[in-house]
Amino acid sequence: MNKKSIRDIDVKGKRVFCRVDFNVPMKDGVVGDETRIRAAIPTIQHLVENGAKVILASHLGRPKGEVVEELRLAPVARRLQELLGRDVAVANEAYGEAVKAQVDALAEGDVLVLENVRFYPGEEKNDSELAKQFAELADVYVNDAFGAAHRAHASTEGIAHHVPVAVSGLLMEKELDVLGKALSHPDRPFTAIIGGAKVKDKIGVIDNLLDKVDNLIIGGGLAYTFIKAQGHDVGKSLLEEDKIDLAKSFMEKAKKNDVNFYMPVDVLVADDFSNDANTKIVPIDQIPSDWEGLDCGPKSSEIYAEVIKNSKLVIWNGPMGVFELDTFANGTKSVAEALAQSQDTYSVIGGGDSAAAVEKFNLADKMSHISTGGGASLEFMEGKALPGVVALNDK
Ligand SMILES: Nc1ncnc2c1ncn2[C@@H]1O[C@H](COP(=O)(O)OP(=O)(O)OP(=O)(O)O)[C@@H](O)[C@H]1O
Ligand SMILES: O=C(O)[C@H](O)COP(=O)(O)O
Repeated sequence: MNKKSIRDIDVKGKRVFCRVDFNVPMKDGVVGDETRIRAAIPTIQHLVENGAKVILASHLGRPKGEVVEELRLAPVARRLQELLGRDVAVANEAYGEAVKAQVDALAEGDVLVLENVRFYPGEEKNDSELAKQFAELADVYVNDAFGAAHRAHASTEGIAHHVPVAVSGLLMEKELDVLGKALSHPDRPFTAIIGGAKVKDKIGVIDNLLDKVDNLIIGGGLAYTFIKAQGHDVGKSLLEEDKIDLAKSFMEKAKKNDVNFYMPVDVLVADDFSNDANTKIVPIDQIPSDWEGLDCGPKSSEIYAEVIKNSKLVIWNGPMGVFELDTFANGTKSVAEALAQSQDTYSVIGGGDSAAAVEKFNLADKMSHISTGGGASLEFMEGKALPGVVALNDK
C-alpha cells in the first residue's frame, strides 16, 4: 500500500483520533456479531502499547443526523472494554468542550470512545466545520474503518485535511493489501463468484472483474436476468427487465476476454417464499411460470465446486440463494464448503451477506480472508478509489 500506516509514525504521548467501523448489529442494547470490534483490536492495542492517548470514533446504524437512543455507542464500548481487558471511557458527545476535557484527562495508553458520529448532520455531509471540531481533539488521525472507507464523511475523510498526520490503521492496511493484491497480482486460476439479489448492484464489479479473472461464476437472484438473457422464462423469479441487455453484454465480454463464464444449469424453484414452500429442482429452461427460483440446483453446485477446487484464488461476493431460509441455503453452503475444503485456494469473502453466510455455516475460520467491508469491498472491487484512503498521507 502506498499510504502511511501507524507503523510508520511515533504516537507516544500523542492524542490519536482513530476512526473505526463499530457499525455492528445490536439487539436489545447488546452487541450481536462482534467481528468488527475484534477486527479493530490490533490497531487499538498497537496504539495503547506505544503510549498513544486513544480516541475512538465510529458510526452505528443510520441515525440521519439525530440522537437515536438505541444507537448510542456505550454498549459497544462496554464490549470493547471486555475484549481489551482494560478500562474504556465513554463520551456523551463526539466533540465539544466536555469531550476536550475528557481528552485532556487521558494518560498514555488510555482509551476513550466518542459518541456516534452520525448523531451530527455534518458527518455525512462531510461538513468542514465538524471535521475541524474532530481535528481539534487530535494530533494524529488514524483511519482503520475499512468498512466505511467508501464514504466521504467528516470523520472518514474531512478530518484528514485538518490534522498534520493522517495514516491508516492495521485493519485498513490488511484489507487493502489483500484485496489490492488479488486485483493487481492474482494467483491463477483466479475465480470470482458473484451472487446476491440484483444485477444493478453488481454492474461495476462484474464489469471490472471480467478484465481480471479466469472464471466468473454467477449465482443468486441476479442469475435469473442472465437466464432470461439466454432466452429462457424465469417464472416469478427475481428479474430486472432493463438489465437483460447488460447481462448479454457481460456474457459477450466474457467470451471476448477468454473468461470461462458459469451460471446455473439447474435451480431450486418454490411456489412460495418460505421454508415450507413446495419445491423442486428444474433445469434452467424449465422454470414453471408461477414458481420462483430461490437457490442454485445440485448440478450447478457441483460444477461451481469443481471450478473452486481448481482455482488458486477466489473472490466471493453475494450468496447463491436465499440462504437465510434453510430450504434455500444449499447452493450457498456448497460454495462455502468447497472453499473450506480447497486447501490450496486463497479465499477472499467480500463482506456483507457472504460473510454472514460463512458464519452461519460455521466455516468462517476456514476462509483465508473475510473482509469487514460490504459496500467498501464492493467499491474497491469495482476499481473505485476509496475517499477514506485517498485522504491519508502518502508513503
Ligand atoms: N434467487 C434469489 N431470489 C431472491 N433473493 C435472493 C436470491 N438469491 C439470493 N437472494 C438474496 O440476496 C440477498 C443478498 O443480496 P445482496 O446483493 O445484498 O448481497 P451482498 O452483495 O452479499 O450484500 P452486501 O452488499 O451486504 O455485501 C440475500 O438476502 C439473499 O436472500
Ligand atoms: O456496514 C457498513 O457497510 C459500513 O459500516 C458502512 O455503513 P453505511 O452503509 O451505513 O455507510
